[in-house]
Amino acid sequence: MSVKIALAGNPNSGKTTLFNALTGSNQYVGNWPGVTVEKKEGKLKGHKDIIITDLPGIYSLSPYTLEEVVARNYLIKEYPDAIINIIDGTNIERNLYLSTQLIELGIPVIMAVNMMDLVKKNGDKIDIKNLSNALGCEVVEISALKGTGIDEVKEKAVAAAQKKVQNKRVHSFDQAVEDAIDSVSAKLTVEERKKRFFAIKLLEKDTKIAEQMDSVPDCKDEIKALEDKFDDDTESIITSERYAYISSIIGKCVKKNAKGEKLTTSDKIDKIVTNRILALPIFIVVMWLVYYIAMSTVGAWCTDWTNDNLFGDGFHLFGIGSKDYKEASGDYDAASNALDAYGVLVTDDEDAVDVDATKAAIEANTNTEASVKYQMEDEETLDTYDIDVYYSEVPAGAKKDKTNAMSYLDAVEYFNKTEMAEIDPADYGVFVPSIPDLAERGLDKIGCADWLKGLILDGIIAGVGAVLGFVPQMLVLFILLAILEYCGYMARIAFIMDRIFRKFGLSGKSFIPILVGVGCGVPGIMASRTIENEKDRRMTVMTTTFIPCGAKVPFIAMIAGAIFGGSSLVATSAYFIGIAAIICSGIILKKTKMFAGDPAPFVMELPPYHIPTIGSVLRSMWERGWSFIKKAGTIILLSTILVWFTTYFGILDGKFQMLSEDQIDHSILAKIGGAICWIFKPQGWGDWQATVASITGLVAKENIVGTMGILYGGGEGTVYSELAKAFTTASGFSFLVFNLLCAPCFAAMGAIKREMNSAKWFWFAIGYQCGFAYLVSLVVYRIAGLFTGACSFGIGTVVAILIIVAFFFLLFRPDPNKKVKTSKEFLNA
Ligand SMILES: Nc1nc2c(ncn2[C@@H]2O[C@H](COP(=O)(O)OP(=O)(O)OP(=O)(O)O)[C@@H](O)[C@H]2O)c(=O)[nH]1
Ligand SMILES: [Mg+2]
Repeated sequence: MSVKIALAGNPNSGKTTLFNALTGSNQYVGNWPGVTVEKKEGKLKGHKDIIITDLPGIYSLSPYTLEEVVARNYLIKEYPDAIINIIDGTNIERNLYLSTQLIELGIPVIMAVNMMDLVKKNGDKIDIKNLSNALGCEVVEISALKGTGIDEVKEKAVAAAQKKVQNKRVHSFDQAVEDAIDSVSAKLTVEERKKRFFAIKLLEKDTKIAEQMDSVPDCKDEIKALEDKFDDDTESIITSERYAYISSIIGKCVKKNAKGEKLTTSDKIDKIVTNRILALPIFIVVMWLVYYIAMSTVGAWCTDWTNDNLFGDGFHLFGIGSKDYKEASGDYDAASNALDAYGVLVTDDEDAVDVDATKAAIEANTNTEASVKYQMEDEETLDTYDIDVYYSEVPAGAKKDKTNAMSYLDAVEYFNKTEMAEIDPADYGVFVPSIPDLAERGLDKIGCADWLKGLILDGIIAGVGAVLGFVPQMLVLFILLAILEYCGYMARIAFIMDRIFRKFGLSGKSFIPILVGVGCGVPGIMASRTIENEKDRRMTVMTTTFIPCGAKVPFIAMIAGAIFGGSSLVATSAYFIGIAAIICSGIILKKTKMFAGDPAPFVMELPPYHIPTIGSVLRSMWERGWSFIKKAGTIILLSTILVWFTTYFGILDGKFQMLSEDQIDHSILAKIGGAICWIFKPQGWGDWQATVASITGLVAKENIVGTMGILYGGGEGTVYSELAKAFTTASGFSFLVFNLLCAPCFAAMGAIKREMNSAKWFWFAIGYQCGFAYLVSLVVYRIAGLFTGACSFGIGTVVAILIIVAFFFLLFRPDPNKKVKTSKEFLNA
């Protein structure tokens, strides 16, 4: 039979760190209390038959919260063969309270005094021998982080577990209490060694313990006798006896450095960092830095590089040759723009330059206008703008971004010299082709069928690649977050923001996910892990993706450009709408039964600051990053295949077949879009193209632009002019609001599913997001349309007004679950 050893101790004392060291596993460690919320088992390194269990941190064996119940139940139900009691050496006095109770359990206890590196640094001294005598158990000094003393604690614990040697009982309560314990013990039917613990718990009137016992003896008389004698209730009597015992131990065993009376470094840092006035500005600067590094600089470089090169056009190894290549392809583009602007460029079916026909056109050309306008298209937003192309010479003062780099005559010369030979990047330096290019070449070589090629290139690589492209950015973000976590600042952020967030029903810890969500919703949702309160966590998971993430920016820009003349107010308003949606949802949801209830007090001890170790930061980054790649990857893979299939297959001429890009309106997706687009009629944009764009947006929000590009691009004008025809300002904004607030992309939905860990909650979250988006976009269209003349007063307007009234009612009604206390009240209580 295997031997079980449990790790028990106060929150943030280093249990998981020791667990990882003992078992070689990779459980999550963080510098704030309450990281571990479930018990975790692992095998002791080198001993297959010894099972170590990491428990959530507890302050005592009288549990209040769910994870404390988990820990206590494990100890009294599973009865491990030994307990390693980890105590934080820098905070012995408080930690010993639990120790005095663990020793009563009747399980061999080995005490590991952790954080000895810090204790020594502070200059404090702990007399291990005395401590061991005073407690009646073996005591070992360790540093779980630095790895000292771990072997010793391991050996002692294994020996104790195998021999099942009981601790000597050295502590006795007041004689009257001991008599009561004896008297209750005598009535108990449990095993001999467990009797003392159960007797004390019964005397303390612990109802949860009584519920777990087969038969509960009557001990009213003992309790009454004690309460009469001490004129206090039994629980307080026993607690104060424990404290007296602990102070006697501390006096004998712990020598604080005289300097210790002064403020510690952590206290000094906190004086500034959590200062009433400075806290917020410091926080903003820190978060701005995190965001700046992860999203705009390092992270964005990495992600852009991955998207543009690895999944885009390939790259030159070490950048050698890339400058020459850029110059050459710049010349090529400028030449073809100039020729096209003067109407002499002729291309064949495959968009390659037809040399002979172009030559003839140049000779026949009579257009010698000094300059002409030429329309360009922005790659990302599909916005169009004009540039000037000059006939003979580009004037010296011409604006670079508004002028073609080559004049018509120069372009003709270029054409005659090169015959417009395509520029091949492989001719410059060492060129590494992109993954799609490589795959395409490989597939061509083996003569792969067209449909399979399409599936692999347009479906799998394009879809999964788009998501994997985010990985570098996320890894950078995870490193920074891990550093903030390990050093202890995260705990302070939650503390600082709690006062503000509590006003609308979210915990201070909800702020971090929202902030992260501006970059990408997936790490944002995952950052909600740091919220221990389950209801707050669920609500945060549900609302975090209301904020415009990086992938939503292109389609917001597209709507702004095509329908609102490029007004920057549109993009700004998207952020405000996102934040407002989070706040309003917070207020409304908190008043429902599902999210109310527990007062969810913000009780958190601020842990001392630590300098994070590189290993632990990298480990945490990799653990989160990898789980994203793995889980989101599977969901994305399936969904991209599905979307690809429904986009490129359909019934044409009575036959089910693969379609080319200009036949997409016969695709299955178009049929589905056509069948359900009535849903969005009230929103004013119920055509199948917009509906389909919203659906493909579920795969990745970047898809919206691409899909609109294909579906609105077929007509006479540009995509922008077609969009301007298809949407009014009211319906355009309604479309924007819907796609901003509705269910996020599949990757983020995958993250929601995982964090919710329940199908019911997952669907509730998705339903809430979509429903909320639907109602808000309806109101936007009906009300805005009334003012702009896009729609007239009618049933829709009445419905919109009813929605607004209901919304304000939900927002401002008194909270029906009045029991909710503020954290202050809770602490005072
Ligand atoms: N300096 C120092 N820091 C340590 C040591 N052991 C753990 N830590 C740090 O203490 C913090 C808490 O460690 P965890 O292992 O997560 O603590 P825990 O007891 O599992 O905490 P909960 O799961 O919240 O109950 C982390 O920042 C660790 O890096 C140590 O020996 N020395
Ligand atoms: Mg832990």
